[in-house]
Amino acid sequence: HCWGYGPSDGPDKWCKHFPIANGPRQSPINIISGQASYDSALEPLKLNYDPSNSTDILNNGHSFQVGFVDDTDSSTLTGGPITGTYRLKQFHFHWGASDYRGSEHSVNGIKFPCELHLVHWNTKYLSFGEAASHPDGLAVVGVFLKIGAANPRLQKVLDALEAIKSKGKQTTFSNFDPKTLLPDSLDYWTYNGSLTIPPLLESVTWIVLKESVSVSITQMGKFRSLKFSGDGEAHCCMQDNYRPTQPLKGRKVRRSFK
Ligand SMILES: NS(=O)(=O)c1nc2c(F)c(F)c(F)c(F)c2s1
Ligand SMILES: [Zn+2]
Repeated sequence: HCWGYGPSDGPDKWCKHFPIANGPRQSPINIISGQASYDSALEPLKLNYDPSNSTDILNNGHSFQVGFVDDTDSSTLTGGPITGTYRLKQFHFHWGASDYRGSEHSVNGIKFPCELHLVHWNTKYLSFGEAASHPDGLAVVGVFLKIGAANPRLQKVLDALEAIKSKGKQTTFSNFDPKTLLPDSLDYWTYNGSLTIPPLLESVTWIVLKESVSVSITQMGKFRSLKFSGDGEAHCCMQDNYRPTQPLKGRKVRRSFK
């Protein structure tokens, strides 16, 4: 199924091929901080990443992602709201055409210009694909990027974008520690949700960090210099690749911090 973020194939049309788009635990959501209840049983997040596990960076036609080898427990997420061990599979971003939109989650109605997703899968299942079809199969850590000083931690990723401008382009990307992209505080909100791109599977424990990291206007320009389109196709800037917020449908959002 060909889907995208345009007027004819965008988020409002996804329900045609993926009826779960109107399901009971869809993502992203607007996080209303005053309605998130503190849960003292929530453990601190434990992120242990091995930089040697990073392999490649790929323009997949709807974002770009940095892939990790996930055949051992060398880059894992434990603690937090989850039980067991989840392995890092990839990280990617969503961003806007303007600095006033681009994130998928919002906080009290505020959108950020960009949002980072670190995608992990539950090792009680045999693979990412298998895990993605179970309600406790995936855990995605979301980090907001806020306009400010240039973020030196982003530079290696942004410099690699030159080589993957159009859909399907891929290049090696080694020795990168995604932990360097995280803010100082690992305080988080958490709720049960879904993938935010088709197939929109309702298998994600979302862990959205309260603290944002900085990105400069110039660095945002680098994200927007990517193309949705492949070589030889009409140029279509990769921007506004975010899904609007979805109804909470009675779900509870918990917070790890007082
Ligand atoms: N934006 S997201 O929810 O983190 C997210 N969605 C998807 C998805 F739909 C996929 F098919 C997939 F292979 C992924 F790795 C992700 S990762
Ligand atoms: Zn995402």
